Amino acid sequence: MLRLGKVDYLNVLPIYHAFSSRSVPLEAELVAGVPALLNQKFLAGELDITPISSIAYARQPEAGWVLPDISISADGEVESILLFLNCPVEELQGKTIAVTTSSATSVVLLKILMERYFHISCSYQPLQPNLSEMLAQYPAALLIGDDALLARENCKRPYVDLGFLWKEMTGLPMVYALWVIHRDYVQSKSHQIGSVVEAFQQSRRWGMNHRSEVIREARKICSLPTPLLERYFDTIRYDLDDSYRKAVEVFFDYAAQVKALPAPVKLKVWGVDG
Ligand SMILES: C=C(O[C@@H]1C=C(C(=O)O)C=C[C@H]1O)C(=O)O
Repeated sequence: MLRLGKVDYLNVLPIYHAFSSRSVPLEAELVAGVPALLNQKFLAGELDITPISSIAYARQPEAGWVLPDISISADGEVESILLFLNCPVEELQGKTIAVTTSSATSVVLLKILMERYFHISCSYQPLQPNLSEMLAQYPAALLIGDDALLARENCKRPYVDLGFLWKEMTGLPMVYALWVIHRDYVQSKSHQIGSVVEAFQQSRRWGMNHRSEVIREARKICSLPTPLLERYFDTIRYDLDDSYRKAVEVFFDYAAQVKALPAPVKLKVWGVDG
């Protein structure tokens, strides 16, 4: 059976709720985890199709193919990729920033923004995503996903939104995660990929058309207020059209410039690039 990864955050609920409620049929064993775990499991060959951090794809593009027409993105503010601050950003020069161990893309995005937008050079210390512990030891802390949404709601600390800054700097949307198909799955089950692509298109449509059901499900998972969830699900984009594809390739170019990638990378999208 298809081993399908699922990010353990609200951001993919509008896609996966159709599968878990059986509104869109898909024979799969679901494996949920934070992005860093899915990245690792995919590269170890333990997942056939899964969302992974876009930078994790760029680090090993030979591991597989990108699923067409789907990503985890935002065009400007993203609301769940936040740098919480004990001091103004300008005072971070030469300091160490705590970064969540759950992320890969956003850690690189932070480095790009620090070097290219703020012209500040910092060190980065990976830590478990616990805001008060992070800020007790370091002047700033990066959180993503539900950790960031909950921390913003509960801790009331100053923060900057990395999606907003990326848009200020480049004018582009930011693609945080891509769904990828493992090369072993392509070799053995390529005839099944078409139906998985179709299932994801259906589930995405289902999520758009059943927004209140998705919000009800989100309320069961977390304590966030309904208006915040409504806004969040409007903010997160799942596109991977030509403009998003160009945007993620620009992100890879910057990543190479700050030495977070050995060289720039182009996407290899299933059904589009051969
Ligand atoms: C917008 C988000 O997208 C994501 C951010 C990721 C990363 O930083 O590596 C990976 C997967 C997505 O969950 C988020 O988690 O807040």
